[in-house]
Amino acid sequence: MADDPFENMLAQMDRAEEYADVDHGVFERLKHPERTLKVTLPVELESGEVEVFEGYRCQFDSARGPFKGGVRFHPSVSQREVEALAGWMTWKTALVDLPYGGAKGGVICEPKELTDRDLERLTRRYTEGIRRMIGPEVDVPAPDMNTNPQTMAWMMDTYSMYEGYSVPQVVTGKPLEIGGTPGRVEATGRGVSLVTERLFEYLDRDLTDATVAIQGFGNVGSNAARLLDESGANVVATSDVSGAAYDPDGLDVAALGAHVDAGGLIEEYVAGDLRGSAGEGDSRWDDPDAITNAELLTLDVDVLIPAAVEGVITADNVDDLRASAIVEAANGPTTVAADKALTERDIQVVPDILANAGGVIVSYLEWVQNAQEFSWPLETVNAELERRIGTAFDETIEQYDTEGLPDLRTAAYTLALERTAKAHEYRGLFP
Ligand SMILES: NC(=O)c1ccc[n+]([C@@H]2O[C@H](COP(=O)([O-])OP(=O)(O)OC[C@H]3O[C@@H](n4cnc5c(N)ncnc54)[C@H](O)[C@@H]3O)[C@@H](O)[C@H]2O)c1
Repeated sequence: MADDPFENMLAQMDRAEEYADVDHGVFERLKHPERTLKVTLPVELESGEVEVFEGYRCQFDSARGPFKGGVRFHPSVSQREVEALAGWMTWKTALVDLPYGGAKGGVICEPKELTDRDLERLTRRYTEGIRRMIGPEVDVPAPDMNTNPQTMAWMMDTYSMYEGYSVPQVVTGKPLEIGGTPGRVEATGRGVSLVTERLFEYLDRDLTDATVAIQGFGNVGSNAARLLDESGANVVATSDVSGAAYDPDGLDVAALGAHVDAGGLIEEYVAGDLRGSAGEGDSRWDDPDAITNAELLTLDVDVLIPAAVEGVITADNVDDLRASAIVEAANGPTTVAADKALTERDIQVVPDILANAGGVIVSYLEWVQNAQEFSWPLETVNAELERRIGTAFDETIEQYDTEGLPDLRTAAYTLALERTAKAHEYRGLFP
């Protein structure tokens, strides 16, 4: 990763301070996480070996409500990264006006090297480690990179075992059978697709046949690809850790999705080694070229969607970028230096705290349903997601246009910082 993500987040705040109506003292307070817990996690692996993992939970700010944020399993997890991600969650929940603060968790591990049993043990041990600081009204984890509904089920079960009764509201992103909501799995990708459509409307451009490159074909990237494909856009490139697939005529998103769902890598797809429903004997209509992740970022496309890790658009590659718009599905994909260069080049960037907010919006809807002990149909969830992310998009655009701000990120940050600062001012300083 190019830059320290926490420094990156602070620099984004500093860029917005000039325009935000926030008392400087409160602003300084907002730069510090409330607390971060570091936990040591010894786990006996299926191989019989004991491995000691390290995990974190950062609770950044709770002025607007309970802490909320995902849990990431990845080798690059660090305390600074978790704290940056918890800060971004705080600005995101404020921007989309959810009654939450921001948090994030992470465990340093390489999930590909762990068996399902190992992952279950690690998840349960991590949940035990942070159990005293989470809870339905305190801090509500959710999935992030390399964690999924099964991970949330293990977290919910571990927490519930200690409480002595079932506590579904302690996490969101659960399987439907234990209190999950329809629409959560694809919510972030759906939000990315919705804001891309809104951006094109705002720019008075046609999304039909617009070319799209998506870095990362996991939960967020694959769902965004499918939904953008359905709305007529032309997804020409996507990638995973193994490399990228590029077809200027458009990828067969459904065949690629089936291949990846069946456990296949993109480099195998490009090589023609299909799996899943698009397996041997099946066909696909594209014949993509193999390109690198770095090449994907500099393709001449209408929209670039980074949907993998942070810090991929940097001072080193920003001058080579040829996309005319960027929708940040990943958290923190653009460094501050690169961001300034994009603003100077008039390339519209929909910032992460808006573009990927669909996940936390539907997590909130899941939490509300759990509290009501009631469940909503998919149509209700999707309509509420569209209404909420659409409102946040319109408010960001209005702020950008009426306040004459340099870019959409500054507009989004001024709104989020002002809302969080107001909550602090009303609540006052304890004691
Ligand atoms: N899942 C959510 O609901 C959610 C919500 C908001 C934001 N996000 C953010 O979206 C991003 C992706 O999350 P996800 O849930 O889709 O994760 P995921 O684990 O499902 O998928 C990640 C994808 O990125 C690829 N990848 C990983 N490291 C890479 C690298 N160094 N270079 C290129 N590709 C790489 C993986 O192969 C995979 O295709 C993260 O930044 C996450 O914080 C996720």
